Amino acid sequence: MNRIKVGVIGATGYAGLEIVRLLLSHPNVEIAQISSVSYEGKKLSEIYPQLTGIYEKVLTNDAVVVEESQVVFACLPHGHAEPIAKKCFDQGKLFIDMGADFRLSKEEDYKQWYGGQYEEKGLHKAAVYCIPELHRDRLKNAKIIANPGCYPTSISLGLAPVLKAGIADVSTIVIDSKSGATGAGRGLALNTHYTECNEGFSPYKVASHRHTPEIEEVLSGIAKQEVTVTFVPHLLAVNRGIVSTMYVNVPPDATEETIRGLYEEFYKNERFVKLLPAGAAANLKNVKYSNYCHISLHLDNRTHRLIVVCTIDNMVKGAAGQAIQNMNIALGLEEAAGLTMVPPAF
Ligand SMILES: NC(=O)C1=CN([C@@H]2O[C@H](COP(=O)(O)OP(=O)(O)OC[C@H]3O[C@@H](n4cnc5c(N)ncnc54)[C@H](OP(=O)(O)O)[C@@H]3O)[C@@H](O)[C@H]2O)C=CC1
Ligand SMILES: CC(=O)N[C@@H](CCC(=O)OP(=O)(O)O)C(=O)O
Repeated sequence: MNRIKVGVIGATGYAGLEIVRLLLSHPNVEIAQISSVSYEGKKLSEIYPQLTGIYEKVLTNDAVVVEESQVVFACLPHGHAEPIAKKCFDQGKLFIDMGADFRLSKEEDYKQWYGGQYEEKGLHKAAVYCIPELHRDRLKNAKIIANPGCYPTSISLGLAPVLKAGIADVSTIVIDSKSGATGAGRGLALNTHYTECNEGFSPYKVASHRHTPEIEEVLSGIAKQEVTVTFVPHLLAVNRGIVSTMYVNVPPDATEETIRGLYEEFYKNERFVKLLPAGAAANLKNVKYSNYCHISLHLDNRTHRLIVVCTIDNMVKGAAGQAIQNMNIALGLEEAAGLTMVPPAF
């Protein structure tokens, strides 16, 4: 069988590099072209020497990537995806955006939280936002896929079963998330400088992070009512991983056993979501370098508050792995193709 030709725009960034790394082990695709603005003409292995002798492809430009690929991943900061999406759409190619340009259905939310506007409104109508475990049916005939944010992925997977069951008091949701430093990308930023974050631990963008409207849109869709949340992210001085801890009130007669039953039922056919046994707590080290998501459930019987802990690798299930999962479904490939790696213990 001919391999599908895939291109990666922005391959020198963390998300782009992770897509390349995963695609190199994918059984059904070949990487046709990769691009960079800053390093065009250089090999990706010159920037990332771990690829030496394994992958020696020369970086080209965006136009060549689009021209020679059937599927295009854009791994750029937000605000850059529309023109590339348009070219791909007009040529009938599958476009997958790693950034936020197609994630929010309401343009006013995008304006408010990202400070831009939708120039190509038709493209936004055609775009499909997809966390596969929650929205996979949307991918039938999709030509533009908005890959979800890393925090919203961990939070939505953690809360979906209890919201769908209608037993959560949606006015009480508090979310406390921690992300490894790769979440901030490769660009230089003071807060991810080694001496600034090592040995430290602090929240940032408290109740003002731009993932808030995305989280609320996904949760409202599942709960079938408007959900607002308090969301506080923290920077954790590790390379990879997200731990999201969600607090939500449930009725006094709800038991941990009943709630566990809801989660088991909801995720019974999902390969990548694992519900941990009673008493265990999810730990980011157990999902690193993999597409798995671990969920642990804890009911505080004194306060009738359900506490859900959800961990993912921000670079894999929170970015590149989920994008490949979405691509696989959209192309009719095996959903887990290229994503079956087992998490290492350390
Ligand atoms: N890191 C993560 O955990 C996640 C990231 N994402 C999203 O993926 C996208 C890429 O993120 P990430 O890889 O982390 O970011 P990086 O900063 O690591 O990489 C972005 C890359 O885009 C390229 N680029 C092209 N044009 C510009 C420009 N005008 N300004 C800056 N960079 C430009 C740069 O490469 P060059 O100069 O070589 O072209 C750069 O390396 C973002 O939209 C991000 O929000 C989504 C989920 C998780
Ligand atoms: C630690 C850290 O800085 N994390 C990033 C996560 C955002 C991200 O990665 O981008 P997406 O919106 O595409 O998911 C942040 O808080 O901005």
